[in-house]
Amino acid sequence: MTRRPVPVVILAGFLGAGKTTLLNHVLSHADGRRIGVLVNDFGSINVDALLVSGAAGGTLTLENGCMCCTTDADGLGEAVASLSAPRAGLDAILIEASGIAEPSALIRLVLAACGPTASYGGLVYVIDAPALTTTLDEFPAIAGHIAIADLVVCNKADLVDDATLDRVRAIVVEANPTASSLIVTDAAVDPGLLFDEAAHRPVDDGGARQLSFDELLAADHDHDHDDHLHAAFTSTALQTADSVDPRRLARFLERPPTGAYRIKGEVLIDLPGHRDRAHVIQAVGGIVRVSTAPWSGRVPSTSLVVIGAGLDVDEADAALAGVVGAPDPADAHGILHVTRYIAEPSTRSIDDPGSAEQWGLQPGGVDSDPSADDAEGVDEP
Ligand SMILES: Nc1nc2c(ncn2[C@@H]2O[C@H](COP(=O)(O)OP(=O)(O)OP(=O)(O)O)[C@@H](O)[C@H]2O)c(=O)[nH]1
Repeated sequence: MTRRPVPVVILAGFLGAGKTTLLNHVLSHADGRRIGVLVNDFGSINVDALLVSGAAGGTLTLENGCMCCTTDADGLGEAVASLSAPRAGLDAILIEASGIAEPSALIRLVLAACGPTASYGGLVYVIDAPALTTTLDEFPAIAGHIAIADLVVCNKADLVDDATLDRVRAIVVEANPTASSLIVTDAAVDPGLLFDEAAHRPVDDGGARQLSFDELLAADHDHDHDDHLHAAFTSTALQTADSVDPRRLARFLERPPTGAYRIKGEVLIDLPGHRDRAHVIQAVGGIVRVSTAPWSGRVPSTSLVVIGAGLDVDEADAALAGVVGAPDPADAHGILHVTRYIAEPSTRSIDDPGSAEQWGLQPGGVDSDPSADDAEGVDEP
């Protein structure tokens, strides 16, 4: 029997929209499907790859910066070939793009990278619902990204009211009247929408998109990179074996350096009860979230990436260096400045969206004293 080519689905979306969250949801609800993952991050440390777990074919990382700026698809071709080879036994491949990747360039690359064992399986575009209007004001090119998606996932419904959701829906329909779209919290998307639909999606179907494959393929490969989000974005990173000081880390997250939009990574907090797990730091558009994860055989250390448009890199580097330091064991309340941001992922549906406060997501200023919080409520589970 001839083996059907393995669908390669691209997962794109602006910085911090919820791509890794979607990936992890899909992997943990794979329902017997064996899924391989390719991750391409923008910062010099591939934080997303650290945060993806459970891919059947392991998680391959595509280094050397944002994939859509790559002029040759060799690295991608090799990765797709090895994941789609019959011996890998995978049912699908998911590529998580960086938050500033140009989806049309990614589609071209994936089409070029798919040999006989793989086929392009569509573009899933994740939207940060609370941030959509401001992001579009600043980066109108995002409307063009939505326009070529096969599935638009409007995420973070828990953080917006009904009127905002209606606006988000209207923007999506205007940009892409033909794509399926979903409104979700915690990127809870049925994997069947990604893969089973992908298996039935005709590869040469230009009609399903506003921008057809022919147009994509015909587009000039030497396209003007100034149109890309990249032109506006820079990133910088801190990597050290040292611990961070929780008070200084919280201050950094709450008052990020000029131009910072996305901060992510994992840190070592060298305090009893905290050093045994990585503290995973996520800040996007001013909202801070912290979770903990096992070090999984890695040497405990600190890796933080800052990404932003108009980022003042010197200021960001100095601010990053400023968070490093041994915590004061006598400062009993210092850790609360970080653990107050720990919140369990939601199991709420969009009919019961809850509020940012209920999520513990308020980016409370450093001037407020977290030690006044209910310590049992905010400390690690
Ligand atoms: N409140 C809320 N937060 C969410 C939701 N989905 C994701 N997040 C949080 O948003 C932050 C960014 O999520 P990621 O999944 O890392 O986003 P991403 O698109 O992979 O980010 P980049 O790869 O950096 O562009 C994390 O703190 C997530 O926990 C949601 O539905 N509601």
